[in-house]
Amino acid sequence: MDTLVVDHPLVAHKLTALRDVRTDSPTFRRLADELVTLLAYEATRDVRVEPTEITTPVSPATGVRLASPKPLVVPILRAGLGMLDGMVRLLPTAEVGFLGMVRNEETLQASTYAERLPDDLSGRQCYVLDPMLATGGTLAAAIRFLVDRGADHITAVCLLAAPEGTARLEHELADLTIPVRMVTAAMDERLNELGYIVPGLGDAGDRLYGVAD
Ligand SMILES: O=P(O)(O)OC[C@H]1O[C@H](OP(=O)(O)OP(=O)(O)O)[C@H](O)[C@@H]1O
Ligand SMILES: O=c1cc[nH]c(=O)[nH]1
Ligand SMILES: [Mg+2]
Repeated sequence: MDTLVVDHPLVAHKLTALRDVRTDSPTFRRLADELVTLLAYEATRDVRVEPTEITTPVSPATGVRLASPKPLVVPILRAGLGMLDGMVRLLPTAEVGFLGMVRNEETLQASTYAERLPDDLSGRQCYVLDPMLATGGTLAAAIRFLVDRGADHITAVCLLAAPEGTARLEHELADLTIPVRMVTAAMDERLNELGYIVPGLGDAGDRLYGVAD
């Protein structure tokens, strides 16, 4: 897996405000949205394009447009939904599929409770959105799911990643022959005993949408 930690002062500035425990939900949602758009610029660096002929006011010209089949953006519910608008702002013609996954907070095992994706992802570039790469169980299962459907290029976009989760992805996805990338705003220090990223930002879903159950 190819990992990119985006090194940019605006990314660091927005991430710092996002981490702050005093940041309220509306501000957290806006910052997450802005941060994703900055990450999306890097995450889509290898999006497939094809040549197209246009005419400028001055002369004919050859440019590019997004190639077919269109990319598929997959937010992982719930927290990944807070990244969707920021991503499709840069990829407005992308299709969107959904994966609902939740981590059991005692066992830290991820399970899937909803799936709405095309049956056949052959030849598709997929962008998986999940703010937190903690133990890596959720993202490893999501990526495996997309590969089993035929995806041939996968980029995960995460606001934060932990070294433990990144190492797990490297290990569990080592057999894949397709390109897999992970783009994040920061590689944090570690996981704590509860499986939370340190220093992290807390529970991303709760901070976006309010406390669950
Ligand atoms: O790397 P992992 O250890 O698997 O943890 C990361 C997952 O945990 C959080 O989701 P959560 O289960 O809290 O669901 P939510 O988005 O509905 O809050 C987060 O949004 C990731 O999907
Ligand atoms: O730190 C963490 C770990 C998992 N899920 C979160 O929302 N935050
Ligand atoms: Mg959560």
